[in-house]
Amino acid sequence: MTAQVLDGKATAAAIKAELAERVAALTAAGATPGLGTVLVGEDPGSKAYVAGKHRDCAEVGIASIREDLPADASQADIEAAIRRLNEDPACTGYIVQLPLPKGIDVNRVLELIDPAKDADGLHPTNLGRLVLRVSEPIESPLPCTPAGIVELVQRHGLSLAGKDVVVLGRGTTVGRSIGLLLTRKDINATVTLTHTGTADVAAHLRGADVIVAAAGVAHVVRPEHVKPGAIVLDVGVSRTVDETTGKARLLGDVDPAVAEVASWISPNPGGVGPMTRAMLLANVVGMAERAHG
Ligand SMILES: Nc1nc2c(c(=O)[nH]1)N[C@@H](CN(C=O)c1ccc(C(=O)N[C@@H](CCC(=O)O)C(=O)O)cc1)CN2
Repeated sequence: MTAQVLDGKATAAAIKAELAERVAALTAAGATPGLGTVLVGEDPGSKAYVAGKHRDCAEVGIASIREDLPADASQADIEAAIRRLNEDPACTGYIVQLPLPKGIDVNRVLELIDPAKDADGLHPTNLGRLVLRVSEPIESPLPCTPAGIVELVQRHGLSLAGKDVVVLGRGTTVGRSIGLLLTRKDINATVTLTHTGTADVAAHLRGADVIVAAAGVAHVVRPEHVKPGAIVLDVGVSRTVDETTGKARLLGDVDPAVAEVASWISPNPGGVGPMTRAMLLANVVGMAERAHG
């Protein structure tokens, strides 16, 4: 068996085209949405992701606001940037690019974001709404990668209802929150979160109908871990340098040989990453529409 591809690049392009129409309507009504970003330091991955977010904004007509701070920015410097964006009427929503440099209290930073401007859906108020609302529609922003995974799967005609989903990794942007989304009644999956303290990760993976690999460990999910016919979403990224060419290389959490066992697989790059960016734009557009009534 060779798995079919969950094409995040094409799906994100279709979503961005839909969003561009909604942004045009907002702009015609004098309510152009604006996305802000807070980037601290020079991490090449974070810089590339933030640049990509602003490229996406330009593509769909969303205004861009940047707060770029040096690597030695203090907690107070970052909090001042947060306050500026909270108060900026041109900023519909914004994100703080993660990870932040060592020594910064990331939870304190996330908690200072105005929940009404939390474009990443990572503020405790918005995560709390996801906890409380198991079947009611959710108007608040959703965490972008989990929302992108749901959208990617559904737009390929697949359902997660009744499926056993095993998530690898308990990070802030994916692992901690994805179960809240996938166990809502409109999605109805059963979710197991595995992490570095799990006794037998491989046993969980082998039983999974769906694997969400978000550990950030290159090729950690191998064919022998995957049940034939499973759906595999490759989220984690490791940056390495190719020893022969000297060029930077991105490696996902999933060994490419898994494609011989799975029924569907998201490539990495080209899978969940572009969907994360598309869902960020969707959050901002949704926030602008709600604010505009
Ligand atoms: N505040 C946040 N920080 C981080 C998040 C997040 O959702 N919010 N997630 C990741 C990084 N991330 C978004 O910020 C992100 C990761 C990957 C991609 C992406 O499009 N990747 C491309 C490849 C890009 C490349 O060549 O470098 C792909 O998969 O095709 C977008 C966004 C951690 N931080």
